Amino acid sequence: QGGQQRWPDYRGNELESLWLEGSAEPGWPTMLVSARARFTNLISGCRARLDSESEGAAEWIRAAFHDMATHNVNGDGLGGLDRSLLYELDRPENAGGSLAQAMKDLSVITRYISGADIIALGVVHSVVECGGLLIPFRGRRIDATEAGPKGVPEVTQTLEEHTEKFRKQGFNKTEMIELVACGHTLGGVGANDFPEIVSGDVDRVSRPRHINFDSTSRKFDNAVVTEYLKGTTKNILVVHPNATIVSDKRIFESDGNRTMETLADEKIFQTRCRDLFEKMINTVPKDVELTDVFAPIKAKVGRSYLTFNQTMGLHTEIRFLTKNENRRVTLKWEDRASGGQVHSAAPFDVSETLHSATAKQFGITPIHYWFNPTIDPTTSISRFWFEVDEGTGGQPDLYDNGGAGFPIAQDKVIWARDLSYYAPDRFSDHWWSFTVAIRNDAGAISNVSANVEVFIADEKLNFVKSTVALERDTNLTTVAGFDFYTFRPTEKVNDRMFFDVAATIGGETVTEEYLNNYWVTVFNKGT
Ligand code: HEM
Repeated sequence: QGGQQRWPDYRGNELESLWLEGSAEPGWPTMLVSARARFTNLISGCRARLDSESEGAAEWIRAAFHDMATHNVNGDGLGGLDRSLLYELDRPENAGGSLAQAMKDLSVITRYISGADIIALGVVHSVVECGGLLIPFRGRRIDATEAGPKGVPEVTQTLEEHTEKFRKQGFNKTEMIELVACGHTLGGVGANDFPEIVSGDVDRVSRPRHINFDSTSRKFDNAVVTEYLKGTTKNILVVHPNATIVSDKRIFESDGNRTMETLADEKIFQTRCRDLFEKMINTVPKDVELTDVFAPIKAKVGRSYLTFNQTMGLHTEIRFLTKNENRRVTLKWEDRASGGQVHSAAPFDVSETLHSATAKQFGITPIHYWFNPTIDPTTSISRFWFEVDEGTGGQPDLYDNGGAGFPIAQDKVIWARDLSYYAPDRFSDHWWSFTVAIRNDAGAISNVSANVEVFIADEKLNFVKSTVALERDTNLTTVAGFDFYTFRPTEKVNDRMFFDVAATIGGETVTEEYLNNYWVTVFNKGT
């Protein structure tokens, strides 16, 4: 990634935003994009879940460990952080409902972002939200499509079994102690998931009992180590009266407490946890090639596409990393038809990304400038760029994709975003309607169809793909040489979906790619 934007690179761009801002589509001021898309809200400030005493951050770190734990360094190199946990939840080694919940939280996948990358990001965000160091992040993990081998350690196993399991995952004896201490600084053991370890409390059915590993369970710190060394620990995996269950004790004291004594230095604890968690999230199947370490992109142009309502429009945005009251951002674009005439527009909205612990680590505040200018459909648009005056008196900066401008590949198939709508109504499973405008003066129009990917939020936590034909929408009369076509997804859409639209126009196939229901702004039409 290297702090440079590649264009268009949906995968790299979305992942950078998810890493830096906690959302692949940060900031767009519509209802759908708010809480659900910003998955880091769930762990903001290392908070506990509303319905239990457990923290999302702890559950996410545990989920990452359980997902990674199937790696086998000297077998076929398979397993590792690959989201195979999704298919392994019914194994005893993955006991408890909290891993299933974590997998739900960590499923903000898009067409281009894998669930495994999000699980890795879950660790990065959890540690910084809870006060630890920023773990360097690399992307491009690949999701498994089925269960992997077994490999997660269980409390009742012996030290030798544990040592062997960690060795297979790629961690030596010292690293095993460190990784367990780092993992067990947040959260604890719950009566819900492990009734054989923590007895339930009938008075607290709605908030089941949870015994934390240390007295600062919502802080990523070394209290788990110091309390163990002082003998004041309440860590149930150290002090449980049943000697088979005290797996943390067996591991912590396995080298005569040497490693634990080293970790009693908070600085060392933090750097070792950062390094070992980095190793954990980068333990991937051997064919996966990770990217370079991410750095914030200085000026980043977001998803850009033409829109059509009564006329043509351009949806685009540019993000900077610092606030500057004096900054003036101007969108410029060039005619397609009249050979180079330039137009300009000011942003209609400016939005900051608040509460990103990752951005805070860099001392930056991502800030988005949003544009949706009207474009004359007769002269249209070929490319756009941004001029930015920081108010310092010098020449404005130019963000123009290395001189070429950001190209508009085609202007014949355009999403009529503001004619598309969401209409929750109890009589219909298909609440969404999508309309597309197609230029009718470039030849006969046929084969108008959409590739649709609907995210199934309940059990599957993956996309279901289908192809749908679009019908000419005769309720909408032709505007400025554009006819309207409409489709409704065949799957029930109660979460995100992505789609491409293709049409044959005058014998040529024209495609508009990667549109998204987040951006639909019209609700309740026709109910
Ligand atoms: C021998 C190795 C390990 C054993 C036997 C073990 C066992 C357990 C058990 C029984 C729980 C309680 C889970 C619940 O109540 O839902 C737990 C929680 C947890 N474990 Fe481990 N663990 C081990 C290693 C690790 C490692 C290496 C990590 C991370 C790097 C980790 C991270 C966590 C976290 C964060 C929690 C708290 C979850 C919560 O509060 O919801 N564990 N562990």
